[in-house]
Amino acid sequence: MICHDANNLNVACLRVRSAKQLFQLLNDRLKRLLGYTYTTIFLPGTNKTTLYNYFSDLQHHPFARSAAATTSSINPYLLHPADSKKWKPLQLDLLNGEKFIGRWILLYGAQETVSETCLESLPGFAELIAATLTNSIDYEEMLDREKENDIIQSLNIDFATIRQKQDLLKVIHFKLKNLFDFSDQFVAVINDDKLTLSSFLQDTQSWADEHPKYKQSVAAKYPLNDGVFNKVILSKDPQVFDLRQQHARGNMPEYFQILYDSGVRMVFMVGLHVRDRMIGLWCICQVDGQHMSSGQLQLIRKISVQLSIAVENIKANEAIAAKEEEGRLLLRMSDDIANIHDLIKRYKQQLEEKKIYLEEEIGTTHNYAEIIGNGPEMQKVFRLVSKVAGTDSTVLILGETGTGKELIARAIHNNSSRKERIMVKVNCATLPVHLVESELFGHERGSFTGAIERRIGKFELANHGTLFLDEIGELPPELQVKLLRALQEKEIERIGGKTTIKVDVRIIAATNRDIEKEVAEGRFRNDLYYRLNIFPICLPPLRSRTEDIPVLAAHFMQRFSKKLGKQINKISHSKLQELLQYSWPGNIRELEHLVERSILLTTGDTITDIPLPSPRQQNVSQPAQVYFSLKTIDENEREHILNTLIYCKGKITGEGGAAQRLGVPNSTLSSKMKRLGIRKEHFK
Ligand SMILES: Nc1ncnc2c1ncn2[C@@H]1O[C@H](COP(=O)(O)OP(=O)(O)OP(=O)(O)O)[C@@H](O)[C@H]1O
Repeated sequence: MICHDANNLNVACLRVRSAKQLFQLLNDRLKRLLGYTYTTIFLPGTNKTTLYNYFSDLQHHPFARSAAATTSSINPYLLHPADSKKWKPLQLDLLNGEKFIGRWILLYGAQETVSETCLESLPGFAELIAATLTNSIDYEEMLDREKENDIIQSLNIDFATIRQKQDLLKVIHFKLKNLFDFSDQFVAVINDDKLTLSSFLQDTQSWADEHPKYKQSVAAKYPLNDGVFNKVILSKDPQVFDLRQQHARGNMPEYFQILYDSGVRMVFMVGLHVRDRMIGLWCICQVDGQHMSSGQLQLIRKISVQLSIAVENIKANEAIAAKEEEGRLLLRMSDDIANIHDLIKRYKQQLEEKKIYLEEEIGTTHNYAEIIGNGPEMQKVFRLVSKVAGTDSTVLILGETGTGKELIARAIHNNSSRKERIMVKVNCATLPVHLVESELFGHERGSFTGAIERRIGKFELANHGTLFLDEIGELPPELQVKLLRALQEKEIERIGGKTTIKVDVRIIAATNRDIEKEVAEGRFRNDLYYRLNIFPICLPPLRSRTEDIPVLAAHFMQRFSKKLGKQINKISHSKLQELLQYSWPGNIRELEHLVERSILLTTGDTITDIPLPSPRQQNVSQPAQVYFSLKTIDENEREHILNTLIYCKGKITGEGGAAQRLGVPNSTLSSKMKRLGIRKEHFK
């Protein structure tokens, strides 16, 4: 019966192609022939010292319970103590020639007797099962290889495109994790020192990431010769580390301890090589402590080749990115340097401007002591200068050309608290209209055709000093508005500029025009006039202070004789009389030039000839325009009080009122206003 069935069995065995089919055969045909209740086959593990259940999918099988105990040793199978009373095991080694390929276990009930015939036929069946097992393993391996090839091919495509760590993590997570069902993984690379290893890529959902030493372990450098890594490096095959055993031995490296504390039980490590050069390792962790089949380990080895290339590509890409960043940084730095150069150039230019300006100024600076004038008119001017110099008040100097307006402006500046800073002069008459604005407020680069450089204006140049606006009466109307705004706001805006610049400038303005007439005729804004006319100083024409002519002539004679190296110290009486008679349309400047010319012409020590214009010429050169109207003291006083009242917006008494501004008691101002006929409607 057994023989007949054995023949049939031979045919059935030839059809077996998988563990499942073999298990069905053992559980069906053979079970009936040999009378056992349960059966299974254990195969040797990769380390050759353990066995594992070939029918590993049979979870409810009694062998599954005792599998853990069984797989730990290649020794004959032992029943679990709980089962030993119920069952009697028989076991046969399955050999392929001399080679041990597995162990066949048959479980009979403890009370059952196994027949002699059955026992005799067992070795024959074991041979048949061994041959079938070999076939089915070979077939399964073939199928595994095919599957492996498919996997490798698809991974090849994935790995080839990887350039960044997150791409690699995606492939590991979505493909490799499913394939091997691991819980944690990391990639480490060998450092440039070739002696240490550092973490390169960590699992984003690492089991260990909450461990207190995890971060520190990720950042650490590990020596390659620690007994674990060198084992991995020396072998091309994956290395298996059972952390339970390591823990039991108590000599785990710290990284294993961290993994063990976090629940990891098995670690598989494979070296990463690029053309025989070891570049790092890949580590896979399992929390359930399951072994991998030799097929799975081989697959890991194959995948490690692809992984090595991906890691090299990422490193190369990172190096390129770092180089590019370095390049960008250098580019930014060179831009910054160019900007700094530009800035230095601009500062240099500004300094140059200031220097040139100061040099010019030094050349033209006059000493206060050089202001000549003994007559009452000039004494009055000196008193006004002394009063206003120490304040920050705006001063308006009025007077015909050449009467010394600039000289007085300088005297005010030199006697003010701003004397350590410069007084900047702008001649509103000599500049082309389109340049006055830029001259006053400056411009930004490119703000108009020809503005190739940024330039600061005279307002900025005079910051904390004094700005002398000469010939203010010539200022074009559109700029009068801008000037007014600058005076009111105490801030300016460069042409083409986007921001306003605060300036602290004391203003002294001068004009030889009849500014009141200009205002009355609408050529000069009255609001600007009121802003400027806070403290007017009128310089009398030379013809109305003839008492000063001899001293002025003597002063210039002395100055030019010295300058020209001559010993001239007298002016003939007749010539002096001529000077006193002359109308002096060009005022002191004219006298100065005439004396200079005379010194050049004089050979002795006395000036006997001063080339005054002939009476005809005098008529021609006589100014057609009356520069400012001659007024009585009352008229002047009335005008001054009225201006002050307008300035004070009609406020007569109290803080900031006209009486306070004029420095008189309220009652004095009221009686003066009454006497001079000043009524509310005149100033409100
Ligand atoms: N009181 C004075 N004592 C000595 N020199 C004087 C006096 N007043 C004017 N000058 C000289 O006369 C010349 C003209 O003076 P300044 O330039 O100050 O006149 P100005 O009124 O500003 O003329 P303009 O209106 O034409 O600009 C200068 O060389 C100056 O030194």
